[in-house]
Amino acid sequence: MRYLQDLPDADVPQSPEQPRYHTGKLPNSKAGDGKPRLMLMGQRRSGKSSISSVVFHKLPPSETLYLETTTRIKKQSMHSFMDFQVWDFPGHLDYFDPQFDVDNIFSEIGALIWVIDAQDEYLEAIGKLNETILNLQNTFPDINIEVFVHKVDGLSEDYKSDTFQDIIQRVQDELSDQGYENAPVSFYQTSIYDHSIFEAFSKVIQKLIPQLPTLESLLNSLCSNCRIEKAYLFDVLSKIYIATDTSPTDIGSYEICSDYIDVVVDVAEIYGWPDRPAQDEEAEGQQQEAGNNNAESLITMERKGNNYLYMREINQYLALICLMGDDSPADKKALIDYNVGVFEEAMAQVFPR
Ligand SMILES: Nc1nc2c(ncn2[C@@H]2O[C@H](COP(=O)(O)OP(=O)(O)OP(=O)(O)O)[C@@H](O)[C@H]2O)c(=O)[nH]1
Repeated sequence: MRYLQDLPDADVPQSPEQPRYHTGKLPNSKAGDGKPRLMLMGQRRSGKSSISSVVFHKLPPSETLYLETTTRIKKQSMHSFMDFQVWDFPGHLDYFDPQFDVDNIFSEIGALIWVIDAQDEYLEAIGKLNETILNLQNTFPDINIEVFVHKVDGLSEDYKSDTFQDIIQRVQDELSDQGYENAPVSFYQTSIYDHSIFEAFSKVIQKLIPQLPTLESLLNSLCSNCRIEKAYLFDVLSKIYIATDTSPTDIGSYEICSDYIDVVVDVAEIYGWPDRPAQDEEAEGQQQEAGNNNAESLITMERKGNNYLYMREINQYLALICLMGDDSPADKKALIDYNVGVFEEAMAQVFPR
């Protein structure tokens, strides 16, 4: 049983199988600070600091050109629906040097993200990656290894997929030559110049959420009850989606939803009410709508191409966005509102805090 936020009453999905989610050690183990870590590793100039600045600090991608080389491990805490840390490692570091406390670095790990620059010579990077995987294999066999084949924006479609396949093949071949079959390694094509980096991070983070199967089945039933084509549960600040229904995902629908969040956040910044007073602080008799001081809800429905788009904030961190086809006219909104309300209640049970 794994809990992310010290939630004593968190519902753990009933499953006869052991969960697939693994973090090396319990994210909330008392040995550390309880926050799962995402470790960004890879060669120098592969793009690690750019990735963390663009995804977590909203730095415009073109400004990453001016980022300086990282000289020591940069640790940043992210406070969102799930608190986690991002550790940005300098490219030149030898993690297995005896002067490093390897146990301390890797014990609380959530995922090891290895960034490979696809526009550069990558053989050395693959060698280093495999060395790291083999080193960790004995002590921390359950670590999720996520390989970002990065900077694919500069490559032609054909070259991009050839490079991607080549990297996968080489990593797997080298590992099996060393006797390590079926290593837990996942590969993603990423670039900070499009949405692919957010999609990849979404998939990495989802593996750290023990309640994911519950969330997916809630979203599935919401979709089938309201004839929704695709539903995403987004972390609004980072624009990472923490769950979606189990129908196939395509980057296009992710892009629409992500752009839509930008619009909503921009509008909320202008017209929102950031410091709503608690209800009891309100002057007696003042007939002002105060909300619940917890989350502001926003409901919109709009035509985008052939689709309706529906968004509602579920709590201060999460928003639900649904994409619907033409056969979901706006007059069905009451039905959707009702079902989303039920979904919200279920969410409150899954994440009581
Ligand atoms: N074309 C392209 N360039 C990128 C991308 N991501 C990062 N870069 C560029 O790659 C260069 C190096 O990026 P950094 O983030 O400093 O690399 P790093 O891995 O942190 O480097 P060290 O700190 O030396 O370990 C910068 O000039 C970035 O603008 C990408 O997706 N596409």
